[in-house]
Amino acid sequence: MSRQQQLVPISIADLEHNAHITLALNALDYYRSGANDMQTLKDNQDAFSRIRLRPRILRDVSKVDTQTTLLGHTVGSPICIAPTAMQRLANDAGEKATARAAAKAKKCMILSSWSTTSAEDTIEAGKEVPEDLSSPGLPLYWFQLYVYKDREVTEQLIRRVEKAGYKALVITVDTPFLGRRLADVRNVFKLPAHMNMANFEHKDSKVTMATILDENPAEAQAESLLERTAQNGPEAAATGRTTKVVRQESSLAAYVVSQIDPTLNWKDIAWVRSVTKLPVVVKGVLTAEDAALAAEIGVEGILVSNHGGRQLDGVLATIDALPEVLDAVKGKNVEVYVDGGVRKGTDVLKALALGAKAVFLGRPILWGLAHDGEDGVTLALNLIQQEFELAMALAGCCKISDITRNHVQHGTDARSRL
Ligand SMILES: Cc1cc2nc3c(=O)[nH]c(=O)nc-3n(C[C@H](O)[C@H](O)[C@H](O)COP(=O)(O)O)c2cc1C
Ligand SMILES: CC(C)CC(=O)C(=O)O
Repeated sequence: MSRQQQLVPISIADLEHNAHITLALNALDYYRSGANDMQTLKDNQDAFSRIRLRPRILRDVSKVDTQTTLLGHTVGSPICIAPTAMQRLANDAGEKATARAAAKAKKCMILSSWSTTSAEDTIEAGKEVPEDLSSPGLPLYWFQLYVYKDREVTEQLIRRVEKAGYKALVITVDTPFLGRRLADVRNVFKLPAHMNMANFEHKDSKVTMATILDENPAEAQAESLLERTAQNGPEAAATGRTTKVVRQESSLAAYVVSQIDPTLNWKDIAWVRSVTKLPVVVKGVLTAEDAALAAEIGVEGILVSNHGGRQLDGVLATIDALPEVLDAVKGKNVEVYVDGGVRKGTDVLKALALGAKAVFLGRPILWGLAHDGEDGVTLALNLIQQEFELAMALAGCCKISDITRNHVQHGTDARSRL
């Protein structure tokens, strides 16, 4: 059996392939896993393939413009960056690298509450990138909020991100408990000792990270596939670690139990709205019923998400849930976005054709980071951006408002118009 080769990446799939070879198993498994049987994780991507495109022809597509607005801010494209925790596991520059790549591409980035770089340092890194005046639009930073049991901790975090310049709060509502990701349990997931949840690093912070910090770094960091292959031959590399299943629950799940408030309900969303002037987006809506409640409470945005298949396994693929959410808020002043399984330019086109205002990418950004830090994230963003521009042109669309529901249908039956 030959050792797996890294590819010169020309697609998100290539970046993922490379990350599978280079990342340490502890990080790779944390990033790639879904919950339980990972049905929903798979379906997020499969569902895009079930949707077919209906291109229009002869429309002068010599110039394609992807500019759009998100909650009143102009950005270069509807392709955005979803919040993913602990980015320094992929590359030491972590969230700073992502913020700089977002700035260069004039894209929207959502920073995770559980970043390994503080909210202030992350946005500063983005602001250091010289402004590109050649086209309109600016980078945009939003902050993803986990509501802590301790509301004082939550409110302090809100004050900090308001001051730092984040333009919206994205409240994650699908994680009262952490989904069961088997690989993290097997690997006894730990955050290496030189990293931390940087938004809570102050010594007087009431947030304890004891469950996830690695007290024995030499042991817990399983090697990358490359290292495992070199040491043990391809068979050992394929099987990975086989020893030490010592816990039934991952350290991350234990952390969530200790800190995150499982009593979270609609009143808390109203509470967050009452303590900030920032617009609020709820992340994790999958049904028309909840979309209607969110609109009633007055949130500014809904992110249709199943957390990348990492929470409740067996839920609908997000692109399948999107139409009912859109229908439920029709005529209301709410922007609707989607994440989950977006890997190609045609996926972006399909999501926008169904009515999403923007799409967010989770894992592709991590694969880019793992490949080459800031340049790797830039590459990931550019690859999908170029694919999207080509898909728009081939479908006869010059600008975002040209993309309509008539550009998609379900499956191959011409009567299955969406
Ligand atoms: C490694 C990883 C960490 C994540 N961390 C967070 C997080 O801290 N907060 C959050 O709201 N969502 C988090 N998510 C979910 C993403 O925001 C997003 O919903 C999902 O990754 C989109 O699916 P995709 O990875 O297929 O693009 C995480 C996802 C991954 C893969
Ligand atoms: C540590 C986790 C709660 C962050 C997260 O949302 C995830 O891993 O999916």
